[in-house]
Amino acid sequence: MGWNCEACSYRNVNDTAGSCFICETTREKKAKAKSSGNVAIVGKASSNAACSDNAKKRKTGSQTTLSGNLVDEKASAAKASKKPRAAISNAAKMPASSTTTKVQTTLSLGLVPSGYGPISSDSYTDKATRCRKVLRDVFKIEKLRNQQPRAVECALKGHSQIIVMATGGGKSLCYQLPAVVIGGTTIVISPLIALMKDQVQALTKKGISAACVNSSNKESENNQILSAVLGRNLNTTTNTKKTDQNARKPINLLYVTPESLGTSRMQNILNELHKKNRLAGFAIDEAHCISSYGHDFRPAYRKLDYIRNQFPDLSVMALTATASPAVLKDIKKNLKLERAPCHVGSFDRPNIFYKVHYKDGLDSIAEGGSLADLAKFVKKQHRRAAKENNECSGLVYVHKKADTTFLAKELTKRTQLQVGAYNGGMKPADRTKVQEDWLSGKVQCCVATVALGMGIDLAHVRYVVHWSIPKTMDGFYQESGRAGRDGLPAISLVYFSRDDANLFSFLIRKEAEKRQGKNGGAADNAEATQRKLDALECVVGYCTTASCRRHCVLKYFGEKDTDPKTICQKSCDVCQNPEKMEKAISAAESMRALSKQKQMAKTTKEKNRWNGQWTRPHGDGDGEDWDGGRQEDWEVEGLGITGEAKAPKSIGSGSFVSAASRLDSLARLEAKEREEGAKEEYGGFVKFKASSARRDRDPFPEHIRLSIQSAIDNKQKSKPKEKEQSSADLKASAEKIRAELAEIEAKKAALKARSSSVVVPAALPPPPPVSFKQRRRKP
Ligand SMILES: Nc1ncnc2c1ncn2[C@@H]1O[C@H](COP(=O)(O)OP(=O)(O)OP(=O)(O)O)[C@@H](O)[C@H]1O
Repeated sequence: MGWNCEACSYRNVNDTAGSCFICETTREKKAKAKSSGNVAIVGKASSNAACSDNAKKRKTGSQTTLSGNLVDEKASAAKASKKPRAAISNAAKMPASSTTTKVQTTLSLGLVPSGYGPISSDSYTDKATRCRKVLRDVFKIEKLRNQQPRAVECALKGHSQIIVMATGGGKSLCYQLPAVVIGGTTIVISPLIALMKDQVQALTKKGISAACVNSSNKESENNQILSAVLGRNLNTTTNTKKTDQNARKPINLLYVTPESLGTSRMQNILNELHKKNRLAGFAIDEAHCISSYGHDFRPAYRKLDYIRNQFPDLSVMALTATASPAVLKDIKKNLKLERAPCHVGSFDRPNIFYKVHYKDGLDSIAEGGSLADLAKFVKKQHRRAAKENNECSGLVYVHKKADTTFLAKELTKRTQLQVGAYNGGMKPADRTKVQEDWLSGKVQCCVATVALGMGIDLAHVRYVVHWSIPKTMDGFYQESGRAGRDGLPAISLVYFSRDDANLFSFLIRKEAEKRQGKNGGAADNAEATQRKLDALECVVGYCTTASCRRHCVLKYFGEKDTDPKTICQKSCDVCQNPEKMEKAISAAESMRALSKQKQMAKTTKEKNRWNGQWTRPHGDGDGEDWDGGRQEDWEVEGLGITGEAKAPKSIGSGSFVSAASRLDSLARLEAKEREEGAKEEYGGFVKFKASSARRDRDPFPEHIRLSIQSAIDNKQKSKPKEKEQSSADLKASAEKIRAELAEIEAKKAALKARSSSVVVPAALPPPPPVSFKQRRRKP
């Protein structure tokens, strides 16, 4: 056990003598510098050999490629010669250590430079050669994809850049691979602790030394990590032995939150590292958090311009999957990266099938409503995956914390699958358990709030459901992007309800009102509110427009030139069957109009009742059986966000026929569709045969709509609901009644028999009447 010094190739094994760690000191038995071109040679001792080697290559004009691209070797060589990296002079002299065997293995391959070593001053050609080897031997990946080759090339040359790649595209590798090849310590700024931990775990498994400093660690743990980064003991506690042991681990990638990067302690550490020429650069993951136009704006991200000001000579890599043109502009401006190369890949996720189901329609037409539809969908995905022998996990996003537990219970009951609930309000231990169970496959489906999302990298998520609409397209793309990361087909399904949209719009305005009261800034506030409302409107548009969903997503992210016909290839519900979806949307709108009528009537009735303005005799039961919708709906309606609830005008009883016939025809169509066994690949909505009402035309004229509510009332009043019984049930209850009658008859007969056998004694004659006068006379 011990540490290889990357500079002199000496193996530091249990050696307390004043010798190489790392690297200055001379040794008696100095190992020969490794001369193989395949082996990483980093640092002072090796740099001469490497340099002469490189010089030779330069003379012969050799060029190298990372993925078939010609590389500007001259430029990088010139840069290297202009700025030779000094070898580490003040490396901490630390005793030998023990560490994990995996790290040892990777180190001994000579691929991963020690975090204590200085940053590689090799030529680009050498770095690129080593890069290919690291990719294959450490990351076990054969080929770079998407924007990766360009991004890695740029990073190896030490240039700052912005990388915008689709969810699951492989952004992490863009900074991890160069970090390993270049050596020193790369600082990765990441927004979520869970995400950092996942990444650190994955890197450690590969034998790469990584760690994260965050508030969930104990102070001593953070100290040990930072000691390891600096190569000197930062701990003030007396337990130095243990500390020293931990501090020996060299750290190649250090994950920090933007908040912790802002502390003066961390800034001092960065300055010290930089002075020692061991600070390789910065990677800002989920860079869209910088922009208030983005869906996950985080104020601490705004302060990252500090990096650019403090370390202008170091490269910065900003990475995100969800950068609309506005967000991208904001990132560039904030990080002063206007002139940096920007590698933007396509946002398209061709293996994700996009579809929308309409809650309003489902709740009115389908048996069991939208909840039953969801259960059916979930069950179907798992059944299909089992048939195809594929692994399958699913995610269902909800907005309210309480909904996670409710929906998880319902789905467990209805699907007999293991369904977990995850939300930010749970205890950290419970949350971790659910997440781990879901990642390990113990839990097949997880109902979660957006607290579970960004950066979750589970390969076989086959479906992502949004039970209520997402509030922004960026959020939608980020969350639905958890699906199909293994490249196999996956589904994104959104359950749309106009009420959800109205509720969110109401909440946005309400929040704006609150902010207004607190800190004036009226113009900013109004602008931010309008932006949020616009973002919501984009999602509503995605759901309610019968045009290619994939094209809608891509257009939002600025890919305007895509042709829906060629890009989608029928991989969204609209492109698969446009006519059907048009009708589904219009039917959902109609059904909602109907249920609004019910609600309005009830609202009016409630108002009238409380005003003491009874329009009908008390307790006539009219409309009492309407559920009145959810609490939120009432709030929204009451505050007039979606328009004042107006009292219905007189409702003609003749409208009953038209309303009932519409409902019946919808039900008939659905039944017919079921009968025909229209088995679609991705399920779907009812196949309506009704006349093709245009989307923009309201299929219910105002007078009919107003009369429908009364018609439904009358129907319900005239036909009290009876529970349908099967013939077997009826037979059983008849038998029971017969048996009871026989029993009663038997009892009656027994009583009769007993009464005839009993001799009733003759009644005693009544006593003679007593005169009150006589009684008084008695002494
Ligand atoms: N070139 C590649 N070849 C094969 N697999 C790759 C390649 N690059 C990355 N991957 C794998 O793809 C998966 C997704 O990568 P990663 O987590 O970096 O995506 P991401 O772009 O950060 O996604 P998100 O923004 O959604 O978090 C990982 O499991 C990773 O190992």
